[in-house]
Amino acid sequence: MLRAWSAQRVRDAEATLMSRLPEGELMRRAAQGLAEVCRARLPASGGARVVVLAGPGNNGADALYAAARLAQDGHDCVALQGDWPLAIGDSASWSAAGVTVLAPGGDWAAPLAGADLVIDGLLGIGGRPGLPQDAVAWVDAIPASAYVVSVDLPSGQDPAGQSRSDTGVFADETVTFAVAKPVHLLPATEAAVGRLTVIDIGLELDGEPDVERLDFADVAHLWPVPTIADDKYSRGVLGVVAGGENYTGAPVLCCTAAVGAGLGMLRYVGTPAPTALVRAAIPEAVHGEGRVQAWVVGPGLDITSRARGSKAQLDVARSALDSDLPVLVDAGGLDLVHGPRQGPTLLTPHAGELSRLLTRLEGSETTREAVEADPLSHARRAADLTGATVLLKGATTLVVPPTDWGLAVRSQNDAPAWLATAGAGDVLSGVCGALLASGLTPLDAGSLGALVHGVSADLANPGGPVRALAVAHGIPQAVAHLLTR
Ligand SMILES: NC(=O)C1=CN([C@@H]2O[C@H](COP(=O)(O)OP(=O)(O)OC[C@H]3O[C@@H](n4cnc5c(N)ncnc54)[C@H](OP(=O)(O)O)[C@@H]3O)[C@@H](O)[C@H]2O)[C@@H](O)CC1
Ligand SMILES: Nc1ncnc2c1ncn2[C@@H]1O[C@H](COP(=O)(O)OP(=O)(O)O)[C@@H](O)[C@H]1O
Ligand SMILES: [K+]
Repeated sequence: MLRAWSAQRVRDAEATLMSRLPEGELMRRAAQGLAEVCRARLPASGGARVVVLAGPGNNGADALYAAARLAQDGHDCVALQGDWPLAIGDSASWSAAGVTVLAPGGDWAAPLAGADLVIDGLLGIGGRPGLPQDAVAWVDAIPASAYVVSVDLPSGQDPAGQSRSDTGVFADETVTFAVAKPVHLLPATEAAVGRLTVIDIGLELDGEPDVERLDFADVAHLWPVPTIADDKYSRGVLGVVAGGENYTGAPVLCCTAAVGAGLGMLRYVGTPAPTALVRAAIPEAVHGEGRVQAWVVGPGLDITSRARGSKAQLDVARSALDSDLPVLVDAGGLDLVHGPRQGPTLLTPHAGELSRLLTRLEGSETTREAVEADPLSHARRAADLTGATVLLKGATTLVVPPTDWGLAVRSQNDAPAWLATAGAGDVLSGVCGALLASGLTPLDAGSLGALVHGVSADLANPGGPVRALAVAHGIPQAVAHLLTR
């Protein structure tokens, strides 16, 4: 599990450790680790051009100390200083350490154009979103051929990872210290981070982190592997209320994925057309209502439909939502959520569905664009209003429990962009529903389901396009792959 702590909690832990260490020791460790990473990306023979974007704070100092080490290897190190004093040293002292500091207003364009490696030390965890004025032009002018290493975080991005900034650095690699920070894992900022390298500086953080990411090794700990004592009922029965006369494919995708995830049994509740398709495609499914351990309500469900069978199906959807059983609510089912939930609930909207849900619950308009600009706050709002765990789908999938539970947010990024295809969400609902039926919490079911869903998309056709049905068919192999690796 990758864990991230907020800038404030890192600062607090740092203050305690620093009081026991010689002055400057933490920065020395940080700069050494940073230099080692840069060294591994540069020719050992020396002679490369390294350009430091030196900001006003300790982030800039880390970068300058690392550059001084690279200068000792024979690299040509230049630092750009803007209209601010450096946190440590001046141009004379850095020059003595082998780093040429270009004063504010100097000719920075030529050295930057020739950079092999750029060390972005503009802003770290003390940064506010956006760049210092002088640095905007530098960042624009970073040559595409240069390898960009950001110190601690890509400058300009929000350290808390909540809001997206269009003027920040996009790094090839980010070298962070002690632990990951939310900026590295959350959807608004993650794309700017590149490869993430965490350097041990002897700083430990404890307690519940702010953000977590399941990795492949976590699957074996969490996945409900059956034992010799199990039967189909003890493994979990899932009820699926999905589809209608207009949307017949969604239940096929959802149910295929759910049985593929290793359910004990699946009960399907639909209208005539999708029922015929589910009968043909998923012979394992049992039709009609019955005892279940969890429900999936909503894929392809149109609650306004007057078609044959719709009323009876809607009655089952409503009674599932009124029960104390765990429920996953997706797509059309979200229109049935009007306020706080009683039983364990996982809501699985995409950004558009979340904006509509919030608009209805709060009685004032939230746009899709607003959700996309700050996914975490909006998912959290929906979780707090409903008491449900909210899984917000996207390139990075967030799983957010209500704030007062005091749990970390999960953020999964396991899927290729090829997964952005119609029906992929229906597959996800089936996988997560199966996990709910086997007894996992909404938080574990959502994050583990998102991980397996992404891996299945990748394995279905590595490097190429995938259709949702292939992702559903690939779930059993993806689970086996993750459990036996
Ligand atoms: N904690 C640790 O464990 C360790 C931390 N270490 C390192 O320290 C770094 C944190 O250093 P830091 O506190 O000096 O903050 P940092 O981000 O360099 O600069 C803040 C300065 O920038 C300014 N400023 C901010 N936003 C701005 C904006 N948008 N536009 C313009 N200006 C802006 C801000 O101005 P002010 O807010 O005062 O107006 C202030 O002057 C951390 O990331 C890591 O690299 C390691 O060495 C050891 C272990
Ligand atoms: N750019 C992307 N990269 C990876 N996965 C994505 C991307 N965009 C969307 N996804 C995933 O694809 C699925 C789409 O779900 P959804 O929008 O509900 O589609 P549908 O309703 O058509 O099934 C979600 O699991 C989402 O996380
Ligand atoms: K930085």
